Amino acid sequence: MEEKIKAFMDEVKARNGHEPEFIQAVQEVAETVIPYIAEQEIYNGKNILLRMVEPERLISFRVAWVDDEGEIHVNRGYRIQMNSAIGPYKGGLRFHPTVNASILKFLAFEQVFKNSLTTLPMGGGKGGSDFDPKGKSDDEVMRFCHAFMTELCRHIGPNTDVPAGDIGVGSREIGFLFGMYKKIRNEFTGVLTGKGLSWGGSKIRPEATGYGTVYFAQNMLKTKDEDFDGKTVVISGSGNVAQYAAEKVIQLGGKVITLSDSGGYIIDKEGIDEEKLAFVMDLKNNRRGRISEYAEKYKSAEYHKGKTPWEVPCDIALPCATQNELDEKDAAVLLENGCMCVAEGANMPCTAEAVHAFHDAKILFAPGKASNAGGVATSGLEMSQNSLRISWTREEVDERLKDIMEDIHDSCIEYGMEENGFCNYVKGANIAGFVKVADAMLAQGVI
Ligand SMILES: NC(=O)C1=CN([C@@H]2O[C@H](COP(=O)(O)OP(=O)(O)OC[C@H]3O[C@@H](n4cnc5c(N)ncnc54)[C@H](O)[C@@H]3O)[C@@H](O)[C@H]2O)C=CC1
Ligand SMILES: O=C(O)CCC(=O)C(=O)O
Repeated sequence: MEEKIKAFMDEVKARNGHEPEFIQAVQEVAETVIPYIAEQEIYNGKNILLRMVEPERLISFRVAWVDDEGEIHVNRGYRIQMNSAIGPYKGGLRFHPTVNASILKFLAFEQVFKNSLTTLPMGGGKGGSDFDPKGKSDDEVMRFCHAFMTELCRHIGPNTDVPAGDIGVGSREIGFLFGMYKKIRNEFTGVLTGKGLSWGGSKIRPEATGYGTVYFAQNMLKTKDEDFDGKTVVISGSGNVAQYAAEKVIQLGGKVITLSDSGGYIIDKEGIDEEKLAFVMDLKNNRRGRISEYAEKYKSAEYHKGKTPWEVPCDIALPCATQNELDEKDAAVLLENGCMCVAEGANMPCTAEAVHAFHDAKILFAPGKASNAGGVATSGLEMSQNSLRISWTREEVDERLKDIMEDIHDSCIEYGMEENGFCNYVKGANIAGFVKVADAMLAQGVI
């Protein structure tokens, strides 16, 4: 089996050698899915995984825009249309200076499995730009988004490809992108998700990724007769996912003691309550400031510049910032401090070595493609509401989100439970996500 996985990865590396994040994501899937394929007669000789690692379409384009001083800038825009076997391409747009083809291909690849796990009919895609919204005025962001959409609009549509937000793309950016799509195509359709509530958005979509991550962790904890009540929770990030993960943990009686951004982390030993979280939401979503300001405002908090929060003792860790933010050393410290559960709110925040350490220690570990799938699942619910031209209540959407997260948890158990009673959620998520897409690809023939 080792030989088979190595031969497969050699081929992937030969074609994508300069794309480390993409190779990392494929390796993790190959290690769990190739042994499964070998046992299933129907997939033999069909080269399905090799077809899945090649994007159906990779679009790259120039985005030229003018800043407030009249200077012209050029950024690179992308859309990776990875797999459409089970539905239109679906996945977020990331605006961040680190964006490149490797990062977007890893995200698009993960998205295929994640979207399959949601049980909804969505293929996988991802896109974005190396544009940095930090420090830009609202007008500059608007001009960039409009320029980006003048090209992207040729490649997307409500039945073709439906983008959404990710790092650096929130409700402000989705509004500007939607406005330009509508103007150019002269149609009002559900071509993007994460829209404002008065123009086609779904209730609970802003909350969904963070809430969903906590619902997933709740399901995991339940298998050990545990819950969030009274638990100390360490969260990284302070953006969309981190904010709503914190909100849900607080509602469930947990004590959130950290948040972070790319500058460092804050620790508040008294706990971040709803009022303090409201301060963070205003700081990050409206004033677009730094998390260090939290420690200036609240005397109970300390700011640790240039550090990540994994050194803080906790029961549960929720990495909600970015890829590879938690490595082997961080994992060792978390384990030493008695952490019992890690659920990824971000995409691939834990390095492969960190994941192996959690598995070796047999603690509860959820990969992002399972635990953060609530965001895209609720995007799927937004698409349904747009098609039906109706709007569900907050309670209805939240109930559906909870059910979907429970279904994903059940699928992970079905495919990931080992004989010794330990659930390998990585294996479970990869195989469960693979099966649905592979079966659709088999049915559709070699295309
Ligand atoms: N927004 C969504 O619905 C979904 C987001 N995700 C993933 O969740 C993660 C966070 O995304 P959002 O909260 O939406 O983005 P956001 O733009 O709202 O927030 C990103 C957060 O990560 C922090 N961050 C960025 N780079 C960092 C670095 N190098 N070190 C430490 N912190 C850093 C930022 O300061 C910010 O707090 C990403 O991995 C994203 O792909 C996953 C599923 C859905
Ligand atoms: O809501 C969506 O379509 C995409 C969310 C996303 O980008 C993700 O799940 O990583």
